Amino acid sequence: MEYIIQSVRDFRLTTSEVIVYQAIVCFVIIWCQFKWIRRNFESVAAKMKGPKGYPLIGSSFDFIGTPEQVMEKILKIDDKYSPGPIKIWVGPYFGVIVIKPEDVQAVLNNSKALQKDRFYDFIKNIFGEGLLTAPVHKWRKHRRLITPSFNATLLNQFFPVFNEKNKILIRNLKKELFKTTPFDLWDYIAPTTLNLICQTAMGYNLDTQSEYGTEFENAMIKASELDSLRMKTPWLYFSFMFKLYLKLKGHSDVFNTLYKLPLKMIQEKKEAFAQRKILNKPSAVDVTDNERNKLKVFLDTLFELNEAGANFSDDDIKDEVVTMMIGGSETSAITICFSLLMLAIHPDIQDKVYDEIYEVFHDADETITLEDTSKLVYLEQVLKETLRLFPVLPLVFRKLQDDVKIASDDLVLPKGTTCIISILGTHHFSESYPNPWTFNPENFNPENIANRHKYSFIAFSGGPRGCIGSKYAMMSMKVAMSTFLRNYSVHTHYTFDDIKLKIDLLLRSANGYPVTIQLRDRRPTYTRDKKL
Ligand code: HEM
Repeated sequence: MEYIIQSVRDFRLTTSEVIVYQAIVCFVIIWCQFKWIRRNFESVAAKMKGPKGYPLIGSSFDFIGTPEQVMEKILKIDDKYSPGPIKIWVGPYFGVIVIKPEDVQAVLNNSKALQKDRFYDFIKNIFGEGLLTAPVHKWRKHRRLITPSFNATLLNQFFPVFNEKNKILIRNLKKELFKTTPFDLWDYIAPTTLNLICQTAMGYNLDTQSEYGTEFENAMIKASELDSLRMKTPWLYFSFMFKLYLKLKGHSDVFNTLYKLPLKMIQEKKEAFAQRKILNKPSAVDVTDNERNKLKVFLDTLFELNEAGANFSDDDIKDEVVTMMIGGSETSAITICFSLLMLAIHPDIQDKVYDEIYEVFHDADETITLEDTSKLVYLEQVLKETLRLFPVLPLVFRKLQDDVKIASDDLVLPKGTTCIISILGTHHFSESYPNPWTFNPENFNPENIANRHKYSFIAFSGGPRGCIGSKYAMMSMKVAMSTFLRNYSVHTHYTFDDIKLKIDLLLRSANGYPVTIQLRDRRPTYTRDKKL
């Protein structure tokens, strides 16, 4: 006994030993706290399958690589664990990928799943706090005020602009006629959709200012690449590291350049709005030189709401304008390019689309009306099938503000979970679409739609925070596609398997949209063999 007491008395630790033991104790405390905080997540995770996650970094290593490699990895995970739900550790955070339409419906319609996940903070240097990224309290107020700008009656007024801008597209495309070398559709379609949204939503005519448009588009693509790189690279999560990276790589100006055009548009509209107020004139937009249509545009509505006390700050207005410009142009441009490429790869389907267009317009060059677009049923099937195969936004991230029950296994996803709705996975779920990687517009004929779950097609997301511009998008894309196909037939040497996908913030074709065009033979295809 005495020996033990003596040993305790003699027990001495060196300074370095004290430091080591203290570090171990600290580590154990932090580890226990970490495990305690995650206990709800870990117990749910134990019931699910998913890629291996390492402490703190989770599955981050799975998403390192070029945009093409990242896309391949996403597809592999969806494929391996479909139909989920799939657990995934996003860094130290618990994430669940949902794929099954029933699960998607349960999440998108839950009022506790409206908050965007922390990953959207990384794109606030582009979108600020516009509708897409806004926290729920701000989003509710703005969405309620902005939604009327997208009602069907107002959309109807945009048709003269849709027609006008697409006629310019047709004129521009003439220089590609009779060429055998393919060109990239993107070079023509992207400026058109940007021009459309600038005119219809902001009342701003880009035709005479195309250099601003080009600068904006280039900055937008670069900014998307940089933000998506940041999302995948944990050391760039810190603002100072990201700023340093931009500086070292010479990209410091990208975000300022991106804002040049929106700020210029806002300034000009603000002055015009003030001027109109003095003269007491209603808002109006030039559609053509000869024709003046009274057209209520989104940006005017924001100024008017402000007059009525809505309190949009200058930053709020800038954020909403940038959100509409990018949300409304890039998405439609990518979809139109993919759709035309699909028709070039599938000439029989192109013929069917053209025959429908002929039924509606015959060979006249009349302008297209809202009523006409409702008759282009097969064209709509083609657009939806393209969006199914290539959903522009393949993943949507929500942060659960409370426990949310999903349909699969009656699982309850705990508050704080990052819920990843895999639009891509849902669209390639073989129970909904038996040959998920085949282009088949019949997937969207009325009978097949009726036999499928409503949430098996979610290209525009769904629920209260779904896309505000889905009707606008479908109408404007129908006008673009039908105007294009009335004038040109589209061809390619590409096959479906040649298409490589990549993802920055949006899903795109990694090798562009290479096609050639020919003047359209305006006769319906079923009469062409006969002598007319
Ligand atoms: C093919 C075209 C389009 C597709 C596939 C598409 C898809 C989507 C998707 C999936 C979302 C949900 C994003 C998320 O939850 O993170 C969304 C939101 C949004 N979209 Fe679209 N979109 C398209 C066209 C448009 C157009 C033309 C506009 C505007 C004119 C627009 C404006 C918006 C806005 C403002 C939001 C945020 C809505 C909110 O959070 O309340 N989109 N879109």
